Amino acid sequence: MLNVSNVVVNYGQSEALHGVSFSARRNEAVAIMGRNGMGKTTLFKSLIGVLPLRAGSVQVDGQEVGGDESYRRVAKGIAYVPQGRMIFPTLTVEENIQTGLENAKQKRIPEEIFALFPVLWDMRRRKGGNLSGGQQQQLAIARALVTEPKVLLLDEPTEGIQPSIIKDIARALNEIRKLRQITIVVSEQVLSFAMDVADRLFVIEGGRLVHESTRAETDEARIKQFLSV
Ligand SMILES: Nc1ncnc2c1ncn2[C@@H]1O[C@H](COP(=O)(O)OP(=O)(O)OP(=O)(O)O)[C@@H](O)[C@H]1O
Repeated sequence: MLNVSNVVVNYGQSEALHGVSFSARRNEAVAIMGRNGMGKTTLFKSLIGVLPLRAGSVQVDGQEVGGDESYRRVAKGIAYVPQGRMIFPTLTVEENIQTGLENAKQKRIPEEIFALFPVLWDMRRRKGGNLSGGQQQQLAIARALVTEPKVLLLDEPTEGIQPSIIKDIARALNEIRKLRQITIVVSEQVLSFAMDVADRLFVIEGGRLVHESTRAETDEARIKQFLSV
Protein backbone atom coordinates (compact mmCIF):
# COMPACT_ATOMS: atom_id res chain seq x y z
CA MET A 1 0.00 0.00 0.00
CA LEU A 2 2.83 2.40 0.91
CA ASN A 3 6.10 1.98 -0.93
CA VAL A 4 8.99 4.22 0.03
CA SER A 5 12.09 3.74 -2.04
CA ASN A 6 15.55 5.33 -1.68
CA VAL A 7 14.25 8.60 -0.29
CA VAL A 8 16.91 11.30 0.01
CA VAL A 9 16.10 14.64 1.68
CA ASN A 10 18.37 17.65 2.14
CA TYR A 11 18.30 20.73 4.31
CA GLY A 12 20.29 23.07 2.05
CA GLN A 13 23.64 21.43 1.42
CA SER A 14 23.27 18.95 4.24
CA GLU A 15 21.73 15.55 3.53
CA ALA A 16 19.35 14.48 6.33
CA LEU A 17 17.93 11.24 4.84
CA HIS A 18 20.38 9.07 2.93
CA GLY A 19 18.17 6.72 0.94
CA VAL A 20 15.35 5.41 3.12
CA SER A 21 13.33 2.44 1.82
CA PHE A 22 10.49 0.53 3.42
CA SER A 23 7.01 -0.58 2.60
CA ALA A 24 3.84 -1.25 4.53
CA ARG A 25 0.94 -3.39 3.36
CA ARG A 26 -2.77 -2.73 3.57
CA ASN A 27 -3.96 -3.37 7.14
CA GLU A 28 -0.38 -3.35 8.40
CA ALA A 29 1.05 -1.01 11.04
CA VAL A 30 4.74 -0.22 11.14
CA ALA A 31 6.71 1.82 13.67
CA ILE A 32 9.77 3.91 12.90
CA MET A 33 11.71 4.11 16.16
CA GLY A 34 14.55 6.49 16.82
CA ARG A 35 16.04 9.04 19.18
CA ASN A 36 15.59 12.79 18.76
CA GLY A 37 17.30 14.14 15.68
CA MET A 38 17.61 10.80 13.87
CA GLY A 39 15.31 11.81 11.02
CA LYS A 40 11.79 10.68 11.93
CA THR A 41 10.13 14.05 11.42
CA THR A 42 12.13 14.70 8.27
CA LEU A 43 10.95 11.35 6.87
CA PHE A 44 7.30 12.03 7.68
CA LYS A 45 7.44 15.56 6.25
CA SER A 46 8.91 14.19 3.05
CA LEU A 47 6.20 11.50 2.82
CA ILE A 48 3.39 14.07 3.10
CA GLY A 49 5.19 16.59 0.87
CA VAL A 50 6.08 19.35 3.31
CA LEU A 51 9.74 18.71 2.41
CA PRO A 52 10.73 17.94 -1.20
CA LEU A 53 12.42 14.66 -2.12
CA ARG A 54 15.92 15.11 -3.48
CA ALA A 55 15.70 11.58 -4.84
CA GLY A 56 13.62 8.46 -4.46
CA SER A 57 9.96 7.62 -4.71
CA VAL A 58 6.84 7.40 -2.59
CA GLN A 59 3.94 5.29 -3.86
CA VAL A 60 0.48 4.96 -2.40
CA ASP A 61 -1.57 2.07 -3.72
CA GLY A 62 0.73 1.81 -6.74
CA GLN A 63 0.49 5.52 -7.57
CA GLU A 64 3.60 7.72 -7.42
CA VAL A 65 3.02 10.74 -5.15
CA GLY A 66 6.64 11.77 -4.49
CA GLY A 67 6.42 14.88 -6.68
CA ASP A 68 2.92 15.94 -5.62
CA GLU A 69 1.98 18.81 -3.36
CA SER A 70 0.60 17.81 0.03
CA TYR A 71 -3.07 18.39 -0.81
CA ARG A 72 -2.79 16.07 -3.81
CA ARG A 73 -1.19 13.41 -1.65
CA VAL A 74 -4.12 13.72 0.76
CA ALA A 75 -6.50 13.27 -2.17
CA LYS A 76 -4.53 10.17 -3.18
CA GLY A 77 -4.91 8.69 0.27
CA ILE A 78 -2.22 9.82 2.72
CA ALA A 79 -3.16 11.55 5.98
CA TYR A 80 -0.69 13.07 8.40
CA VAL A 81 -0.85 13.72 12.12
CA PRO A 82 2.11 16.02 12.73
CA GLN A 83 4.35 16.05 15.76
CA GLY A 84 2.93 18.55 18.24
CA ARG A 85 -0.58 17.90 16.85
CA MET A 86 -1.02 21.34 15.25
CA ILE A 87 -4.72 21.62 15.96
CA PHE A 88 -6.39 25.02 15.62
CA PRO A 89 -6.61 26.37 19.18
CA THR A 90 -9.37 28.92 18.57
CA LEU A 91 -11.65 26.57 16.61
CA THR A 92 -13.98 24.20 18.45
CA VAL A 93 -13.37 20.46 18.42
CA GLU A 94 -16.13 20.04 15.84
CA GLU A 95 -14.70 22.79 13.64
CA ASN A 96 -11.22 21.30 13.89
CA ILE A 97 -12.51 17.95 12.63
CA GLN A 98 -14.48 19.68 9.87
CA THR A 99 -11.27 21.21 8.48
CA GLY A 100 -10.42 17.65 7.43
CA LEU A 101 -13.76 17.46 5.58
CA GLU A 102 -13.09 20.49 3.36
CA ASN A 103 -12.87 18.44 0.19
CA ALA A 104 -15.37 15.77 1.20
CA LYS A 105 -18.85 15.52 -0.30
CA GLN A 106 -20.36 14.78 3.09
CA LYS A 107 -19.72 17.58 5.64
CA ARG A 108 -21.18 15.73 8.61
CA ILE A 109 -18.67 14.19 10.97
CA PRO A 110 -19.16 10.40 10.76
CA GLU A 111 -20.48 8.86 13.99
CA GLU A 112 -17.65 6.34 13.86
CA ILE A 113 -15.23 9.15 14.78
CA PHE A 114 -17.01 9.89 18.04
CA ALA A 115 -17.37 6.16 18.71
CA LEU A 116 -13.58 5.87 18.46
CA PHE A 117 -12.96 8.96 20.57
CA PRO A 118 -15.91 9.47 22.92
CA VAL A 119 -14.10 12.30 24.69
CA LEU A 120 -14.31 14.36 21.50
CA TRP A 121 -18.09 14.10 21.56
CA ASP A 122 -18.19 15.38 25.13
CA MET A 123 -15.82 18.21 24.19
CA ARG A 124 -17.24 18.98 20.74
CA ARG A 125 -18.13 22.60 21.49
CA ARG A 126 -14.94 23.42 23.40
CA LYS A 127 -12.07 25.29 21.82
CA GLY A 128 -9.24 23.01 20.70
CA GLY A 129 -6.75 25.06 22.68
CA ASN A 130 -8.55 24.20 25.93
CA LEU A 131 -8.10 20.43 25.54
CA SER A 132 -5.43 18.41 27.30
CA GLY A 133 -2.48 17.12 25.28
CA GLY A 134 -4.01 13.65 25.02
CA GLN A 135 -7.37 15.02 23.89
CA GLN A 136 -5.63 17.19 21.30
CA GLN A 137 -3.82 14.13 19.99
CA GLN A 138 -7.12 12.28 19.63
CA LEU A 139 -8.54 15.34 17.86
CA ALA A 140 -5.59 15.43 15.45
CA ILE A 141 -6.12 11.74 14.63
CA ALA A 142 -9.87 12.31 14.14
CA ARG A 143 -9.18 15.21 11.78
CA ALA A 144 -6.81 13.02 9.74
CA LEU A 145 -9.27 10.11 9.65
CA VAL A 146 -12.17 12.04 8.14
CA THR A 147 -10.15 12.39 4.93
CA GLU A 148 -10.65 8.60 4.62
CA PRO A 149 -6.97 7.79 4.19
CA LYS A 150 -5.48 4.57 2.90
CA VAL A 151 -2.27 5.41 4.75
CA LEU A 152 -2.22 7.20 8.12
CA LEU A 153 1.08 8.76 9.23
CA LEU A 154 1.52 9.71 12.88
CA ASP A 155 4.65 11.52 14.02
CA GLU A 156 5.40 10.76 17.70
CA PRO A 157 1.76 10.60 18.83
CA THR A 158 2.72 9.78 22.43
CA GLU A 159 5.01 12.78 22.92
CA GLY A 160 4.10 14.60 26.14
CA ILE A 161 1.09 12.38 26.81
CA GLN A 162 0.33 10.56 30.06
CA PRO A 163 0.52 6.74 30.12
CA SER A 164 -3.22 6.05 30.53
CA ILE A 165 -4.02 8.16 27.45
CA ILE A 166 -1.19 6.49 25.52
CA LYS A 167 -3.07 3.22 26.08
CA ASP A 168 -6.30 4.84 24.78
CA ILE A 169 -4.52 6.00 21.65
CA ALA A 170 -3.05 2.53 21.04
CA ARG A 171 -6.52 1.01 21.47
CA ALA A 172 -8.03 3.53 19.05
CA LEU A 173 -5.37 2.86 16.38
CA ASN A 174 -5.94 -0.90 16.64
CA GLU A 175 -9.69 -0.32 16.40
CA ILE A 176 -9.23 1.92 13.33
CA ARG A 177 -7.31 -0.85 11.61
CA LYS A 178 -10.01 -3.36 12.37
CA LEU A 179 -12.70 -1.04 11.03
CA ARG A 180 -10.94 0.28 7.95
CA GLN A 181 -8.00 -1.97 7.22
CA ILE A 182 -5.76 0.99 6.54
CA THR A 183 -1.97 1.18 6.66
CA ILE A 184 -0.51 2.93 9.68
CA VAL A 185 3.00 4.34 9.95
CA VAL A 186 3.94 5.74 13.32
CA SER A 187 7.18 7.27 14.54
CA GLU A 188 7.95 6.58 18.16
CA GLN A 189 10.36 6.61 21.04
CA VAL A 190 8.03 4.71 23.40
CA LEU A 191 8.71 1.02 22.77
CA SER A 192 5.70 -0.34 24.70
CA PHE A 193 3.38 1.74 22.52
CA ALA A 194 5.10 0.58 19.33
CA MET A 195 4.81 -3.04 20.48
CA ASP A 196 1.08 -2.46 21.13
CA VAL A 197 0.31 -1.10 17.68
CA ALA A 198 2.96 -2.18 15.15
CA ASP A 199 3.35 -5.45 13.24
CA ARG A 200 6.87 -4.47 12.23
CA LEU A 201 9.40 -2.16 13.81
CA PHE A 202 12.19 -0.20 12.14
CA VAL A 203 14.95 1.84 13.74
CA ILE A 204 16.22 5.03 12.13
CA GLU A 205 19.67 6.38 12.98
CA GLY A 206 21.44 9.28 11.34
CA GLY A 207 18.91 9.37 8.50
CA ARG A 208 19.13 5.64 7.68
CA LEU A 209 17.03 2.65 8.61
CA VAL A 210 19.41 0.40 10.51
CA HIS A 211 17.13 -2.31 11.89
CA GLU A 212 13.91 -4.12 11.00
CA SER A 213 12.03 -6.83 12.86
CA THR A 214 8.53 -8.23 13.09
CA ARG A 215 6.79 -7.69 16.41
CA ALA A 216 7.13 -11.37 17.28
CA GLU A 217 10.86 -11.47 16.67
CA THR A 218 11.62 -8.06 18.18
CA ASP A 219 14.42 -8.08 20.72
CA GLU A 220 13.19 -5.30 23.01
CA ALA A 221 16.54 -4.93 24.76
CA ARG A 222 18.21 -4.34 21.41
CA ILE A 223 15.69 -1.65 20.42
CA LYS A 224 16.10 0.02 23.81
CA GLN A 225 19.83 0.21 23.13
CA PHE A 226 19.14 2.07 19.91
CA LEU A 227 16.82 4.43 21.79
CA SER A 228 19.14 5.20 24.69
CA VAL A 229 21.65 7.98 24.31
N1 LIG B 1 14.94 22.87 9.33
C1 LIG B 1 16.10 22.20 9.43
N2 LIG B 1 17.24 22.69 8.91
C2 LIG B 1 18.40 22.01 8.99
N3 LIG B 1 18.54 20.82 9.57
C3 LIG B 1 17.44 20.27 10.11
C4 LIG B 1 16.16 20.92 10.08
N4 LIG B 1 15.25 20.13 10.71
C5 LIG B 1 15.94 19.04 11.12
N5 LIG B 1 17.24 19.12 10.75
C6 LIG B 1 18.28 18.11 11.01
O1 LIG B 1 17.88 16.88 10.41
C7 LIG B 1 18.17 15.79 11.25
C8 LIG B 1 16.89 14.98 11.54
O2 LIG B 1 15.96 15.77 12.30
P1 LIG B 1 14.46 15.31 12.58
O3 LIG B 1 13.73 16.49 13.13
O4 LIG B 1 13.91 14.68 11.38
O5 LIG B 1 14.67 14.23 13.71
P2 LIG B 1 13.60 13.44 14.57
O6 LIG B 1 14.10 12.04 14.62
O7 LIG B 1 12.25 13.67 14.07
O8 LIG B 1 13.77 14.09 15.99
P3 LIG B 1 12.63 14.76 16.90
O9 LIG B 1 12.04 13.63 17.63
O10 LIG B 1 13.43 15.69 17.75
O11 LIG B 1 11.69 15.47 15.99
C9 LIG B 1 18.80 16.37 12.51
O12 LIG B 1 20.20 16.27 12.37
C10 LIG B 1 18.38 17.81 12.48
O13 LIG B 1 19.35 18.64 13.09
